[in-house]
Amino acid sequence: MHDTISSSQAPRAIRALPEDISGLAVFLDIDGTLLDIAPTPEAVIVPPGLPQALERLSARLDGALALVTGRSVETVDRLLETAGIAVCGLHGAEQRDAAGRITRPETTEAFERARALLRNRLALLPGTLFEDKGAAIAAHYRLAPDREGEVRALMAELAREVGESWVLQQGKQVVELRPRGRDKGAALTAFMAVEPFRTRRPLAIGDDVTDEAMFAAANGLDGLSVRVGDDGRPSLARGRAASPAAVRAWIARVAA
Ligand SMILES: O=P(O)(O)OC[C@H]1O[C@H](O[C@H]2O[C@H](CO)[C@@H](O)[C@H](O)[C@H]2O)[C@H](O)[C@@H](O)[C@@H]1O
Ligand SMILES: [Mg+2]
Repeated sequence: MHDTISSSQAPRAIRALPEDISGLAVFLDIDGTLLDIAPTPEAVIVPPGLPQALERLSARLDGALALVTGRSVETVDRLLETAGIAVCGLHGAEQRDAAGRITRPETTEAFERARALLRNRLALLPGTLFEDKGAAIAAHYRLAPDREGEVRALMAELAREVGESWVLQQGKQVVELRPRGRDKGAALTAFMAVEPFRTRRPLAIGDDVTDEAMFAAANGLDGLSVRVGDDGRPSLARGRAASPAAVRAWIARVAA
């Protein structure tokens, strides 16, 4: 049976991040998990040494490390320079395996119209921000929280126009249109079906609504799931980590 989220349901076991990572396959979200949340997507700070620590963690896990994010694979490569690590982008829709093979969803004319429309409409809403991620588009309102209603209404309108192949994704002061059909849970499950992940136990670490699918998938494979931060929202994650800084400190410890 699949896990479901209920505010009255406590996680089955509260655990911290495990100090023994032998036999684990690790799935890491990026924004709010590896990196601190910043005012804009481009303003994130990658602490010195983090890419090298991720490479060491991957080596410790015999390659069974994947970054599973809402960002595009291209952006992850630019930010983290971790070409040797498997990446799944656009909340599960876009993938680059550790061998460098990239799978990208195609767009449609309707989606291209929506992209142009969103770019133009957000330019008229001061403080909002358009993010172009290829087969996904995002409308940010972190710098203009009073625009949330307008942004949500606009994205709902675009979702109707692009049709069934895209779905709305809520996030931290962002609304996105991402390809339907593959979420972060499906991404984790696909990784776990192949080497070097296959014989290991998954550990999913994330902070946001989009990570719940990954937590459910990890839990369903008798794995571990850890939620970073706590905004009071119910979560399927069975463990907690205080902050991205705590996650980075854990990586530095277990990868040493
Ligand atoms: O799945 P993730 O790796 O957590 O990515 C989720 C989204 O993260 C980014 O937006 C969020 O982080 C920004 C930088 O801290 C912040 O300014 C924004 O308000 C957050 O929503 C990213 O821009 C999105 O594309 C990702 O989907
Ligand atoms: Mg996140």
